[in-house]
Amino acid sequence: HESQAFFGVPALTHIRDILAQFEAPIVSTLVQRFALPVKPQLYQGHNPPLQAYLGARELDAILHGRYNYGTLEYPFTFSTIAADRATSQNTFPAGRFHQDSFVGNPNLIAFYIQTLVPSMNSSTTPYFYHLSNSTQQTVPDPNREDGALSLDVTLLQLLSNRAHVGKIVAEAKFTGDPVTYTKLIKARNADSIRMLLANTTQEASVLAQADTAAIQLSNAWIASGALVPSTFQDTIRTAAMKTFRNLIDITTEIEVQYLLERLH
Ligand SMILES: O=C(O)C(=O)C[C@]1(C(=O)O)C=C[C@@H](O)C=C1
Repeated sequence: HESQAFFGVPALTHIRDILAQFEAPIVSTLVQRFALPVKPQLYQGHNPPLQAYLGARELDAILHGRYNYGTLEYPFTFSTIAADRATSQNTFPAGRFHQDSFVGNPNLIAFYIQTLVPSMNSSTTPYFYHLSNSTQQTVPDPNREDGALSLDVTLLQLLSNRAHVGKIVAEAKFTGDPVTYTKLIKARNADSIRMLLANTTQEASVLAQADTAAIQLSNAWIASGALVPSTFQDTIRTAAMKTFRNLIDITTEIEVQYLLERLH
């Protein structure tokens, strides 16, 4: 593991621009996914087909270095984290990324399967067309559900990368007030750390931007002739709101956990 690389984090205003870059791709993928039917069996059970599909895709991603140190991408089906430890050679001064052991992906998967998947429509007409009718089977075969599962994976990876940018949000905030944060970290005071991190004005702006993206991108589908139900835009706006509300909460949790391990 290449933790000997030293990564300085950008300023908070720059990181918020980085976070904003995720909104259109996330909502755009949400629109694509919601335009396909849902087969609940792909997401049910102890080891659902989605999990197996993710595992195969992530094995490939590991080989491509997608989860290397400092990428802020973390797999759902493998544990790859070696947490940093301060040494006399590297004391991790404020402003330097410090890898902690927390991954928010279990929270994301739970939200995806328990909240987002049930709000997808099973009677939507699929836009993939197979002469074999393989997209219309009643019993799904994950090998034939590549279209839907592939969008699930893309969406989960975007959500995950966005949430783990929380690690550098936390470092930027730590750098802004090391004395206060150090005191709270030493006291293991997670609640006060969470309160100090929260910025409701910023949250409102993230949610408003996500709603704008939901309106614009669903409009674009309708205006370009997609055969979607008249409820499509409302469905997308509701899904986008739930998604970003949850994403902010998971991002915040990743920030809190990062800080709790910051002095290791
Ligand atoms: O921008 C920040 O200050 C963040 O901590 C990020 C974020 C977000 O997820 O967008 C999370 C928590 C804050 O309450 C506001 C926004």
